[in-house]
Formats: sequence, structure tokens, C-alpha cells
Amino acid sequence: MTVRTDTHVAAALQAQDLSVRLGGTVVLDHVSLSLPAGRWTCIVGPNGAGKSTLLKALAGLLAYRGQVLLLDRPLQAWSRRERARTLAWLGQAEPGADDLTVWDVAMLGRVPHQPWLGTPSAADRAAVRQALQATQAWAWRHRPLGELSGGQRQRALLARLLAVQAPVLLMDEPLAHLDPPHQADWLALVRRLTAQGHTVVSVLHELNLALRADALLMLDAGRVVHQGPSGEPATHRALEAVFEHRIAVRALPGDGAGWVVVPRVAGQPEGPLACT
Ligand SMILES: Nc1ncnc2c1ncn2[C@@H]1O[C@H](COP(=O)(O)OP(=O)(O)OP(=O)(O)O)[C@@H](O)[C@H]1O
Repeated sequence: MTVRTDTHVAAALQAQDLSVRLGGTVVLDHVSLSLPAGRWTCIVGPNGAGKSTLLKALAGLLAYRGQVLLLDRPLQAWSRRERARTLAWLGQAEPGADDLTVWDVAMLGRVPHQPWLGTPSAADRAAVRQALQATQAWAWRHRPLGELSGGQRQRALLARLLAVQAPVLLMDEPLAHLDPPHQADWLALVRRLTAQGHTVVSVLHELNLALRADALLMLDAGRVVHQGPSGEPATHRALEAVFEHRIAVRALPGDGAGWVVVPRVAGQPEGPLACT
């Protein structure tokens, strides 16, 4: 296993010897990692590798053995309210809340900032407006969540996460149902967030977009098999290996143009792109 992290950057999240059992099966197996603050780390790996489970454990949403540190403090040492203001969460295919309007869904992100049974403040309303505008959900803020398309729903839930204005954001498959322009908007949003000092940790299946992250963390069968900058050849080779060489990472033509993941289809040539 190769793990290369920014040693000069403070960690937003750390896991030490983290193990999770679900239904009697070990799903995460003694995972140790450090995710740098102010960066975007993307967790990738095959189906069933444990990516969602890892993200949930880092968010304190399921029981684990070992230690998780949020901004250098054990998760248990945070009050629920303080933690909810510090770490925002977007889950995979989140159910419920179908009767709530998009505005009210986004306002749920402000609950950790509000006094018990308090009404939204001007700051809460401003944060919600900003979040809905950032995800282009403002135009349908009065519509119930249950009436929206999959992509519109995802953007409303993304607005809820942004409305928290948390320094650390965890997102499990945030691009689900988003069309290519809104995927590009999400990339730009993540870039803005990290430029402002936020930490973003996402699980993505879209490997071409994952390669735009600052770093990739690869999971396989409940273990971290590689962590490193997304532009390094060693990371590209590890990515190919974790997907059993059914994909290849190729450089796009032109200096600094980035990389592309191409599927390897038996009996078909891969095309003219260069190997990194
Ligand atoms: N509640 C549960 N009870 C038992 N096993 C579970 C439970 N939830 C997940 N698992 C198992 O844990 C393993 C990891 O699941 P997880 O959802 O974390 O994988 P993943 O890497 O996110 O997968 P995918 O890419 O398919 O979304 C899988 O084998 C899954 O079947």
C-alpha cells in the first residue's frame, strides 16, 4: 500500500485503526488515514469496497472500533451540535422529507445554528438563499422535494449541505442524477470551497471527475490500498490495479490538460491517447 499525504497540511479528519462490522461481516478492516484540511480528497474503489461505510464512520453515523479525529479532536469529544456545525453530510440516495419544500429542506442545514425551537434568523435565511443559488435550485424553492426530478432533488440536498457552512463537507456520490453541466458546476463549487479553506471528502464513481480531486484514496475489500495526489503516475497505476486493469488512465493531449479514464474492452484497441 502507498500512502502519500501532505505532511505540511493539517488534517481535517483522521482515522486510526478504524474497523466496522455490519451484519457480522468486517466491512472496514483496521483503516488508518489522514485527510488534509482545505483539500478535496476523493474516495474511489470497486462496488462493495466499503467507501460509503468509511464516509459514514468518518461522519460518526455508525458504530466503529478505533478512533476518528475531526480537526484533531476525537468525534466523541464533540457535542452533537458543535459537530453538526463543523461537519456537513450528504448521503447516498437520501430518503424522506418529500413533503417539505426545497427552501425548508435547505433550511434543515441551519438547524445546528439555531436555538432550540427558535425561528430562522436573517443569517440563516441568507445562508439558505446563497446555498440554493449556488446549486441553481433557487427558482423552485417553493416546490415540494417529492415533486422534483432526481437531479433537482440532488441539488436541493446539496443546498442543505452548503447551508450548514461547515468547514468539513462529506459527500457520498454527490453527482448522482446530475447532468454534465451540473457536474461541471459541482466541480467549480468544490474548487471554490477548497479555495476558501473548506475540506471536501467525496465518494465518486465518475473516475474522470475523481481525477480532478487533489488526492485519491483507494479502498478495496475494506482496506486502504493507495492514497496519493491525483496527478501522479503511481496513483494512476494504483487506480488501474484497484479496478483490476479493466480501465486505463491516459493523458489528454496538451501540457496540463489532465487525464482521462478509458475502459479496457476485450478485443478493442484503446485509442491514441498516451500512457501517463
Ligand atoms: N447494513 C449492512 N449490513 C450488512 N452488510 C452491509 C450493510 N451495509 C453495507 N454492507 C456491506 O458492506 C460492504 C461495503 O458496503 P459499502 O456500501 O460501504 O460499499 P461501497 O464501496 O460504498 O459500494 P458501492 O460502490 O457499491 O456503493 C458491502 O459488501 C455491503 O454489502
